[in-house]
Amino acid sequence: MQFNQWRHVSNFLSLAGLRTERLSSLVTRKLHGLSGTRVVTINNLSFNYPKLEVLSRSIMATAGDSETKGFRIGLVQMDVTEYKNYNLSVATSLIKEAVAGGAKVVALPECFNSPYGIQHFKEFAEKVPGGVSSMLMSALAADFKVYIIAGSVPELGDDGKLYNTCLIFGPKGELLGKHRKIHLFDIDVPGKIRFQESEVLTGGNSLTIVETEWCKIGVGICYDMRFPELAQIYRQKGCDLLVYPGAFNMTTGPAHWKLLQQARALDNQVYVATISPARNEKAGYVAWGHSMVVNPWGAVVVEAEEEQKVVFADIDLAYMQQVRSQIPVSTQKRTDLYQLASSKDA
Ligand SMILES: NC(=O)CC(=O)C(=O)O
Repeated sequence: MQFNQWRHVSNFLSLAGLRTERLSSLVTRKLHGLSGTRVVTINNLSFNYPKLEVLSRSIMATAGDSETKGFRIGLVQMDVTEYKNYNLSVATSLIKEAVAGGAKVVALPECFNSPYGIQHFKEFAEKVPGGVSSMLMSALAADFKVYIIAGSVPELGDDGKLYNTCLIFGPKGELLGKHRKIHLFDIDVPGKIRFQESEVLTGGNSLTIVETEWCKIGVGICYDMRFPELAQIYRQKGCDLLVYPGAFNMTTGPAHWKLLQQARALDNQVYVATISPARNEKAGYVAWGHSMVVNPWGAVVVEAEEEQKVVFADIDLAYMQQVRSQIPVSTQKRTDLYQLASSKDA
């Protein structure tokens, strides 16, 4: 990574240390008590940024832990503009807000650093990991000691191809998984919307499951959610939460966004979380918004509207087990009549 990129990362992190206006009063008081900086070294490069450990600890105390069989997820529905640095600073600020609200897992939208549109992907593409957005997410995960499911960014692969890629970081800032959107969004609804990701992007070739101390999480990006087999395989492989950063639009959003999540959640008796960019009516592609979490019963636990907002849900694994034992479809499958198999390991 270039020195300039590190300077950017450092600047964003400083911003995280200074912006307190959105935080709860408890956390704000803690922040005011902070002083000094610490040196962080990632990949043999060092930079300074404000100490945030006190903030992290105070939040840890109020959030769920592994003994309570659950944790809080924060969905960052953010405004995405044509300015990458601005997008990264908004993401930084809202991740901090999510942590302040007790989230142990924070998830961002599809294309959080870039406008969603095939004309933008090349310009905004970066190495993943290695680019400024990945490094920033890793540093924030480490500092706040949370998992970050970093929506997606346009990735410039080592093969020179472009991908739509989500990175998942653990609480030490370690890279846990990298999901390249498997199913490219190629649709044509006459008079409404035509979108052909495959004109510039290449599809990924792997499933992505990451392990946390609470449960396994299966990751897909947006259009991936339309393919029930992927969700079923994730469930077969032990996932309890499926996370889909996504950017549905004003045609497919009202028609399918919630329905698909409820279907994936109910069929598989898992939690499903989706994270959209906030709606911007002036953008070339207008995102639907409505980031949400659906529970294993198929009920919506939380749903944002269209504007920028962090929303939270408690992932209750004991409740999930109750649903599974009350309606035990997973043990009632007629595998003598049908079976679903993945052709590749996650
Ligand atoms: N943007 C997508 O990948 C998918 C989408 O908008 C849809 O399926 O509808």
